[in-house]
Amino acid sequence: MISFRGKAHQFLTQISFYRFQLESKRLLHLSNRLCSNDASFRVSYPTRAVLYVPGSDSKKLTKIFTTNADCVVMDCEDGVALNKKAEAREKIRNLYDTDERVQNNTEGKFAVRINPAETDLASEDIKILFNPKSDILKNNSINNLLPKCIFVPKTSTSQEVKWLFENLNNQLKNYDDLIKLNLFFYMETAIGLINLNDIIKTALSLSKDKYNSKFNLEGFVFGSDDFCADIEATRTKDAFELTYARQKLIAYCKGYKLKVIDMVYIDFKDLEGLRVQCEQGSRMGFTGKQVIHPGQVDVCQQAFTPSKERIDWALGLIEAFDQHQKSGAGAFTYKGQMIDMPSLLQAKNILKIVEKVKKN
Ligand SMILES: CC(=O)SCCNC(=O)CCNC(=O)[C@H](O)C(C)(C)COP(=O)(O)OP(=O)(O)OC[C@H]1O[C@@H](n2cnc3c(N)ncnc32)[C@H](O)[C@@H]1OP(=O)(O)O
Ligand SMILES: O=CC(=O)O
Ligand SMILES: [Mg+2]
Repeated sequence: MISFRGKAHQFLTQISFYRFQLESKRLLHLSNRLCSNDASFRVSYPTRAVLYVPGSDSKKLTKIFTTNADCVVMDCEDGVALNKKAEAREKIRNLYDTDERVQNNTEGKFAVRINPAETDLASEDIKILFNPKSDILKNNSINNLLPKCIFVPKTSTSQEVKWLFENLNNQLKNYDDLIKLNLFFYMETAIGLINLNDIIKTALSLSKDKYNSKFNLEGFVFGSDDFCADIEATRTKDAFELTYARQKLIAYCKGYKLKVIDMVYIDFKDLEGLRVQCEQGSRMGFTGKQVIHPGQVDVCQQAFTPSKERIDWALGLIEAFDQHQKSGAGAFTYKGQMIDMPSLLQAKNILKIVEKVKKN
């Protein structure tokens, strides 16, 4: 039996919930208005949880349709044994040839990871994965039958970028109507970290000037495990040995407006440890994280989605900023803190993520 005090409390909670909903709607409308004219508010698809599925494993491949990971990477590289590489390529190719769910996805949900550029394995990957069967091609658009996004591991020099673009371009030269191929490179060697700026600039300029924007550099992935092996570090739970590499990669990617995907958490049964590392990565500025098991997806997505409190904070701040600008104040106090233009930009970043997630 609920007491009068209890009922009154319930009633007040209900009222404040409705008030919150109304307030949120009003503020969301305001933020849409504020952000819709903003050129920096470009929103692409989300990459909070990027799930690897070994391309040679038929059973796991069936799971790509049941996971709600933002991006599924069908792997031909390190998740596949050397004697199963051919099988992996064939199985992935078969999905693009036959499955409408894979064919109809327009952005990067179903991606592939090829082997490192300048290797025979990568040449073979490109040859098979980007070669739809001719009888299927007769009745289908080429854009439905090719991977829309590829992940390119161990990218250490700009020479590898040139090799990759040349190979892809050769393979695709007969398809004039090809729209665009999104690319993620991996930073996972010490030399790759040293050459990062050169790699990014080469990829951006080659794509634009030589290949007519056919290839779109979407972002980078931090291959922490290979990186640890390369610098001869020992992996620790709090990943302090990777701090410099993670921060450098974030700064370069954000400098060029690219996505940046954080390290794998290989202890896949430890969801609490995963949560801590996801939240750390999210606070550092990563766009998302690699996951290796479907059980990791929810924790990861939650950490890379702004909480209700953060969204409220951002919406309220944007409204307050708008009002203070009109009254001529560039700096003001909001919830006890000094707010000026950088805080507005941070608030808009939060809404950008919300927009991306809504697009999914
Ligand atoms: C450093 C890097 O390069 S990371 C990228 C390369 N590595 C990988 O791709 C590894 C991907 N992950 C895996 O292969 C697996 O998750 C493993 C080997 C770690 C563990 O696999 P399992 O022992 O099968 O795990 P578990 O028994 O908990 O799996 C539960 C279910 O999820 C499925 N599953 C597990 N991992 C995956 C996955 N990555 N993708 C799709 N389904 C999966 C299993 O097939 C199983 O299905 P079932 O319930 O129908 O039998
Ligand atoms: O490819 C991923 C890694 O951690 O290495
Ligand atoms: Mg790796």
